[in-house]
Amino acid sequence: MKNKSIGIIGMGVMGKMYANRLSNAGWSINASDVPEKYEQLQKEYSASKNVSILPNGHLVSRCSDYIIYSVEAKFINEVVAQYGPSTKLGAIVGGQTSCKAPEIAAFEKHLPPDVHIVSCHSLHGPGVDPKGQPLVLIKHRASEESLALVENMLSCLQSKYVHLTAEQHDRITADTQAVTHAAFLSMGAAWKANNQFPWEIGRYLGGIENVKINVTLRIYANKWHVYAGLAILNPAAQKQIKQYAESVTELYKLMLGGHRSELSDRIKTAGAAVFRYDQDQDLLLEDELLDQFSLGAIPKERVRNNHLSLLAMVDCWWKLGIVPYDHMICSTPLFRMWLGITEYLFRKPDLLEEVIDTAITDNTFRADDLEFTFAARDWSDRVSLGHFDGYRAKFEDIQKYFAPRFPEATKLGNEMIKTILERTREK
Ligand SMILES: NC(=O)C1=CN([C@@H]2O[C@H](COP(=O)(O)OP(=O)(O)OC[C@H]3O[C@@H](n4cnc5c(N)ncnc54)[C@H](OP(=O)(O)O)[C@@H]3O)[C@@H](O)[C@H]2O)C=CC1
Ligand SMILES: O=C(O)C(=O)Cc1ccc(O)cc1
Repeated sequence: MKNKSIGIIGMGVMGKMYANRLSNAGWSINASDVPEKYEQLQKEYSASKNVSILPNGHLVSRCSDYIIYSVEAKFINEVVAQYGPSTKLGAIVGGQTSCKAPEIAAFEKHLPPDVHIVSCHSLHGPGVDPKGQPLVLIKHRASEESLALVENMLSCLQSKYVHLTAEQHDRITADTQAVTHAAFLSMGAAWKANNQFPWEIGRYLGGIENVKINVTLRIYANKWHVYAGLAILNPAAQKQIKQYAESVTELYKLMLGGHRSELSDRIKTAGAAVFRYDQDQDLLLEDELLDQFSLGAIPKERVRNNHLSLLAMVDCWWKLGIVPYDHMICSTPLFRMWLGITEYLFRKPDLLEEVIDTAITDNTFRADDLEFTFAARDWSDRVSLGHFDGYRAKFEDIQKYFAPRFPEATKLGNEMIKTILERTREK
């Protein structure tokens, strides 16, 4: 079987992760990136006997049996238009982009009819061990033999295959990824707007606050186009992000107006709709686990917070009829952590009461929540308008603000993800 070869077009962080792991498993890899990176890539892979760096995607396409496009989602149409017609007769083509509608449309438009299409999507970033993580496979236009060959090639990742259609993939990832990112992106925007580094402020340290900080920094340490692509190009994502912003705004108004019983009823109705399963089951995340991963010194006594971001998430799921546990088979590490901390709050009745009380009586959060509300709406507007440049400008501005802490936060975030993933189970 290993006389078959794998082509990778786009040797960024995901393309390299695939090239490294597949070549170590004995597959021969043909890879290319943009011409400016050719020499550097050749140097980088000069000692790797299974990886050939080629000058462009035409050369990769004409000699490989399974070709994976691992480029920015917003370029997928033009890159497939360029190299797709050079695909080897009878080969299989797939893509690693996070939103499948534009990718599949590009394949249908530009690939010769004899070419099979089996797409993929590893539901984790390049720094996470793929073992046991979901890997979506989409047999869009292919024989069983072609699917079996792709499964065989990718089996060295030791991920869990999830077979979906492109439409199912986009609907589920809108629920799991896009809206999760919107929440963390908004936290970062709000902290920056208030000129805060949350790890320097007592109320943002310990327990679920650690997850908020570490995940936010992890997202901002990544490339803007990953988040922009999966939000802007996925129509289902725009709807989710808009509902999240509306939930944030409406709950914030109830808090500002001091409408305790309306706020409490709404939160509890939403919680009852989302957290319906057996109450005896263990929580996804526990205190001792969460306290381990702090960027600052945890105060002796936990400081109250109204957790607007988490309340709004559950409100949003409720309004859209989403039960997040249904998506666990197709979840990313960040989604599991996000669900873990919302569950933590909603399944501790005393904590939920404290949060509602804080929301009504404690004015010290108003400024943070105001900026968080603006941020959620602004991200939603940028996504709905489909402005990649507007998205990029905001993302990179906030990225610059947090950049000095990225090395430390990434290290801590990796440890946190590793530990949490070992402990979290599927529901
Ligand atoms: N990062 C992540 O956590 C994950 C990302 N993904 C998806 O995987 C894809 C790749 O992402 P990622 O690796 O993070 O991004 P990177 O930006 O690291 O990699 C993309 C690479 O493709 C290159 N490229 C652009 N045009 C061409 C071309 N015509 N020919 C060859 N190469 C080209 C880019 O060059 P240049 O920089 O010059 O444009 C860049 O080196 C994206 O669609 C992303 O959404 C999926 C799962 C996880
Ligand atoms: O876990 C997350 O949500 C991430 O941020 C990493 C990521 C980004 C893009 C993908 O298509 C898949 C995973």
